[in-house]
Amino acid sequence: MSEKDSNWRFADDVIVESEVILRARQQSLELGIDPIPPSTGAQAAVVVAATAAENIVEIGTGVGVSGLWLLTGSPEAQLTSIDVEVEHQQHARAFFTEAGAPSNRVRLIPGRALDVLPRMNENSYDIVFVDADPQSVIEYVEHGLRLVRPGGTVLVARALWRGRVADPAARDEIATGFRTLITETAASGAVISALSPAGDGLLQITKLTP
Ligand SMILES: C[S@@+](CC[C@H](N)C(=O)[O-])C[C@H]1O[C@@H](n2cnc3c(N)ncnc32)[C@H](O)[C@@H]1O
Repeated sequence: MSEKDSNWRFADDVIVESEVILRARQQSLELGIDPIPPSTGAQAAVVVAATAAENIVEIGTGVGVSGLWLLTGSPEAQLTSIDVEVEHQQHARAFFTEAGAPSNRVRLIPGRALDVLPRMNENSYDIVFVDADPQSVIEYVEHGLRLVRPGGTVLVARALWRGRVADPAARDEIATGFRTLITETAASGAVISALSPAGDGLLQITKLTP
């Protein structure tokens, strides 16, 4: 194993997940859903805690692993989570309840994210976490930047997409989309961004201007 691979493995292995997150992770894998790795979850929770986030949007509920991590950073926050699969959200609801997050603080919206997001209020959220279908990631970030307040942050999971984003020979739609997103946000004066290689990459984009 290379030095970098062992660093990556250590960054995931060193994190101790709660019993509920471990069970949600197991359930995700049984349903064929890929949950965010522990290092991504912990990093997202730190951003949530550092910004004292009160209102969070998640695109891609899955069975709740990422939502549980987001609420770890700010247990009193309001989480609004969107997923096209009702069955995923039913499992997620059970895990949120088990974790002590009441239903009035976790709003699960079933539907295609691109149908739901335009109906949400701009400048109203502290964090938008993106982890749904990667083909639409640029549109999700555009919506996310509209929804967060100035100083709010859009977090994009899997931004290194299975190692393909860093491979200049990879020209598929998903790799190209993430690459474009990373370079354009780095060059934009309207945001400040950083790409963490933890997990499969976490792109953090903080909105500077209204
Ligand atoms: C990788 S999984 C999310 C995993 C979750 N974030 C976690 O860490 O546990 C992606 C999720 O996005 C949902 N999804 C896919 N396309 C979507 C769409 N167009 N709108 C909303 N959700 C979508 C899938 O049903 C799936 O639950």
